[in-house]
This record gives sequence, structure tokens and C-alpha cells, in this order.
Amino acid sequence: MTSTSFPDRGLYVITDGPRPDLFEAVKQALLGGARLVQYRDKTHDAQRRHDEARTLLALCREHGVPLIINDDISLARTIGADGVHLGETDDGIAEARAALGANAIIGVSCYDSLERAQQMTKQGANYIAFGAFFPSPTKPLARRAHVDLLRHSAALGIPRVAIGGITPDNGASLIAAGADYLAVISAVFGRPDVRAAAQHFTQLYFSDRAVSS
Ligand SMILES: Cc1ncc(COP(=O)(O)OP(=O)(O)O)c(N)n1
Ligand SMILES: Cc1ncsc1CCOP(=O)(O)O
Repeated sequence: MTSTSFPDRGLYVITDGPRPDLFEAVKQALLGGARLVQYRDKTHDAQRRHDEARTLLALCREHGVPLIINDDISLARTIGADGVHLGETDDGIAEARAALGANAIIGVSCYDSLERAQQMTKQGANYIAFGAFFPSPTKPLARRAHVDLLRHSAALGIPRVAIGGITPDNGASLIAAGADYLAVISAVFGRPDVRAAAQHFTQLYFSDRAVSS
């Protein structure tokens, strides 16, 4: 087992709902270089979510990669996950910090809003997420964001995550605009070779095209 720390950039993979090979898929993504994992499941009951998240945490720990729980501060606390991701309808940063402690990674969705990003940064978020930047097969009705938001939010001095319809082909433009992490569901977990898909994203961080503009 290696130690777990918050990486400074890279591929952020997010699980999405039921699949029989969930653990194998996440393992392949980790072998392909994923640097953050989020457990996102909006369908299963609490017991199943608890069991899956706990197994995923053990897997992530083996790879020294933080596990973030979507929406559910209580689940994150119960299993000792590394952090939580919060949307605008979830509990706030103060509740998450009180429950999870000073070292927890607390990420917040800011959608298309620089103002919300400023507020969340002041409140102590560890990262902010913008998007959807492209049409998302997973969340077709997701609010859309413009790539300029990544450029305009650089001065906040907080890690920035881009999400929504990201592929190896369009991801380089987001890294070039300032995205520290690319958060991806379908272009990794929807691919027949999850490890190779993750590697394609990982390579973007070493590519000449991923130079800030
Ligand atoms: C890294 C990351 N960014 C954005 C989201 C979306 O969060 P939210 O707006 O709360 O929507 P749901 O994920 O709950 O559908 C995310 N999960 N992760
Ligand atoms: C959870 C979420 N929030 C905005 S888009 C999205 C889904 C991202 O999934 P995909 O990478 O398949 O577009």
C-alpha cells in the first residue's frame, strides 16, 4: 500500500451506477493512471452503497489514490473516505468540514458560475468543478459552461476540475485553458478497454498540447 495524498493534477474518474464489474473497472482505471476516484451512485440502497464504497476505498488505498464520495457526507465519514463532492442541493462545506475534518478533500460543483466559485473558495473548498463543457452522455441535461471560465478562474488559486462530455480528443483544450483535473465517466467506464482509455487521458498531461495558453 502507498500513502494517499491529494495529487496536483490528472485524470479524475467517476463511477456511475450499477455495473457487475465495478471493482475491476475502477482497478483498470487506476492502472491506467487515474489520480482521483469518485464513488457516484444514485440508485442503490444505503447498505449496498456502503459496501461498494468501502471496497472501493480499500482498492484506492492500494494505489495511493484518494476516494471521494459524491453527495453523501455521512457515508464518507462512516467508511473514512478521503473526501466528498457537493452540489448545489447538497449540504454545505461547513457541514462537510465539521464531519470529515481539516484534512478531508471537499470538492464543490460550480457549474457555469465564477461567482459561486469565488464563494466556495472563500468557504474552504479544496477544489471547484466547472461544467458541463461538452454534451454529456451521462447527464444530458447538465448545465453547460464555456471554456473561458477556466481561464477567468485561474486567479482563485484553487485546483479546478472540468467535467462533462470530456474525451481524449477534447480534453487537451481544457487542460490548456487551466483545468487541473479532467473528471470523466463515459469516456473511461463506457469504453471496452478501461485501462487504455484512462491511459489516453493520462497521456494528455504529458503532451505538448497541454501547455497553458
Ligand atoms: C468532479 C465533479 N464535478 C461535478 C459533479 C456534479 O455534481 P452535482 O452537480 O452535485 O451533480 P451529481 O453528480 O450529484 O449528479 C460531480 N459529481 N463531480
Ligand atoms: C455528473 C456530471 N455533472 C455534469 S456532467 C456530469 C456527467 C459527466 O459524465 P460524462 O463524462 O459521461 O459526460
